[in-house]
Amino acid sequence: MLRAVRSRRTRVPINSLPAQPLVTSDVSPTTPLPPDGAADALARLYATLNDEQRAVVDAPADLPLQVIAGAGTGKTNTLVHRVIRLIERGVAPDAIMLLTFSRRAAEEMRGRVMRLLASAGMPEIRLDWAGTFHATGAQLLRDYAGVIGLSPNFTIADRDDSADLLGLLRHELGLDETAQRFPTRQTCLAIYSRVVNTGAALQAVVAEHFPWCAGWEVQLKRLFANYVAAKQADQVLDYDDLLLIWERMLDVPLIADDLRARFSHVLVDEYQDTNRLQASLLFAMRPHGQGLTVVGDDAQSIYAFRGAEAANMFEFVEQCTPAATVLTLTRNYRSSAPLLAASNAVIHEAARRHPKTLWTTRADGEAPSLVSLADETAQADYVSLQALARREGGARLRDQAILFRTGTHSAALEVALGARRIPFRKFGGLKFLDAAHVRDLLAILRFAQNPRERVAGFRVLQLLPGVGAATAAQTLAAITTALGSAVAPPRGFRLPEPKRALAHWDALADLLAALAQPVEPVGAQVERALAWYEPWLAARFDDAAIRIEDLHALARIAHTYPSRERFLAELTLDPPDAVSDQAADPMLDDDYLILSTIHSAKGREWRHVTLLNAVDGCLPADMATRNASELEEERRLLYVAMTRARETLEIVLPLRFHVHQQAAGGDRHVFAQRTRFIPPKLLSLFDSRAWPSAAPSETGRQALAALRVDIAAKLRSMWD
Ligand SMILES: Nc1ncnc2c1ncn2[C@@H]1O[C@H](COP(=O)(O)OP(=O)(O)OP(=O)(O)O)[C@@H](O)[C@H]1O
Repeated sequence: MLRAVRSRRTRVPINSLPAQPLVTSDVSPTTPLPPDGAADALARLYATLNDEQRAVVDAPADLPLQVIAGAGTGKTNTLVHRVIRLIERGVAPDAIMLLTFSRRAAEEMRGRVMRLLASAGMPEIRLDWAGTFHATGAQLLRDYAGVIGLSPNFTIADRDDSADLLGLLRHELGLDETAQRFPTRQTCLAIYSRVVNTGAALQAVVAEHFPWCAGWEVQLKRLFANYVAAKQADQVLDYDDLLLIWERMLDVPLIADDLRARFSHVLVDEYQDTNRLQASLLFAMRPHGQGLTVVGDDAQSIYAFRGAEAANMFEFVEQCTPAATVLTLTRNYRSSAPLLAASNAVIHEAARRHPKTLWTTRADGEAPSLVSLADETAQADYVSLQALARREGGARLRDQAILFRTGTHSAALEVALGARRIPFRKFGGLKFLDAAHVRDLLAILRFAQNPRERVAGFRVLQLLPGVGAATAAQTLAAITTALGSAVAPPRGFRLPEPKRALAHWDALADLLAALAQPVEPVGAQVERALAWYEPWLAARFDDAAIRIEDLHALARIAHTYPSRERFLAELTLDPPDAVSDQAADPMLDDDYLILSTIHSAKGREWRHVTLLNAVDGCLPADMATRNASELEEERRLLYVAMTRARETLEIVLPLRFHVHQQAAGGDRHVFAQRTRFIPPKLLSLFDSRAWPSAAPSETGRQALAALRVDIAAKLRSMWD
């Protein structure tokens, strides 16, 4: 059986496998039926769903199903109950694959399924196959590594690592010395990734999305060929490989049969943000869409710039045989009626969409406001004062989110918040894992796991005093030679000494040897690496004391993972935005305002939401107005932002923008227009006002002159 092959982790040529389709599951394909009493408890849980949600839960499990789930209509809840229903019907939890957009969503759904089943008295289950596409791909590839000739110790390169490798190869090919400027390594990666994810030809991708790179196609092709070869030699996979190799595995009939037998049901959340490759993977996993459920909202598709295909949502039904059933969720539980009316009106202007109008029984609430003010400085003042006022009114800071189209839009606000000592956390800006010290520590673990990985190796070796790029390169070459064809460093393996004796070398070699085949859990491994790294940290950074806290947080996160492979894969694929993302930590329950890009706000909700810079040029962004489909995506971004609010929504319009790049003290500015996505005919759904409000009227002044208030009596009455 393949499972046996997998667990031995030895390579078996594909043609030596038995000819019969393989059934891998060594667990019973079904779980025991619910014990007495559990059925009643499950029925009570089911009764909390509305009719539309129940229709989704009850739809035939083996037939293709598409759910069009409007914003705030409870798709998480509904998917969770559909999973529970499958388990209740006897499907084994490890035959269910649940694919989500973020690790946070996967964890939430997994946790909810387990908690609800436990509360119904069902035996404890694990939902091991709930994760993002990429994390699930990594998990599968490790399972089948032996079969497909991949080292089970492969490491995953994140986008920065991949760009670094392309940079290295670009240099080796002499492309950085050309008379005309060759595309940067980030652009090269973006081109490569788009080709791989969309299945389009290189020529077409360059012409349509990177026209300034036209003429370089031949060189780019050579660069990409070298990139693929280098990754294979280093046993490194990039994000795209995780999906590509998964797809190629499905071309091998024996593996495809095995995968299809293992996973009888695949459920996909946020289908509107999947790309071509992901859609074709799903149909390869579940041919004709049998046992496939996809949930999404075309109105919230905001990732086309990364190759997502909103068209997947429109084409799903015909791609299935029999054609998929389509069910819609329209009852919104999140927002008050006036907020929903305005959001509905904004999205109704969209060119192409699945028809649906969201409704709510929450008739209360204020209309969203459009607040005009002078400029970004005024905006920063207004927003910080409002946050404080709401806090005075009883709302915690973390019930309030300030959203913006691009990370830089919050710059003035961040300064204003700092000056007023209002704590905030920013999501979608600098990520936790982008921090140099966190990358250093993770590089140690990755290098220990896969000593062929040059990008991680480069980073680690250069931590040692006196080691520069040249010495690091020599050392890495020596390591690769010494490893020969071994897939992992054998027990007792020590890295070869670099030619020149290095101070501190032995301590690093000992650490890597200990981590190469560890006996301790991954949390302890992080602590061991940290003990070695701490002195270098102190030498490298002035603010080492703060950074060390991040690394302790990293160790705490590591303690929650069953293996190092899983820890490294998931953190590389879907890093937490900030340490505070690990909300379980009671040490971190202080109050702070949320600042977030709209993209990072996806799937979340807050009582009070403020949207900054709702003007043309910012939303839609300047760079996204080249064609109709880009503009439509910008409209959906506004819709996503608006539908995050539960109670109040403020949309702020600074009227003047300072022009950047002018001499110090320059006062050139441009006047901005309200975003085109709120045209005059929609204004009646908003409460428009200016800040500061206009000067008081003559009548108001006269009333004030006649007014006499006994403040002293009011103060005394406080103690009556
Ligand atoms: N049947 C229900 N009864 C009461 N509340 C519900 C029900 N279903 C969902 N909710 C609530 O509705 C809110 C929105 O749910 P959820 O976050 O799952 O929405 P969503 O469909 O994922 O939204 P979006 O796509 O906008 O992120 C949550 O606060 C959830 O608790």
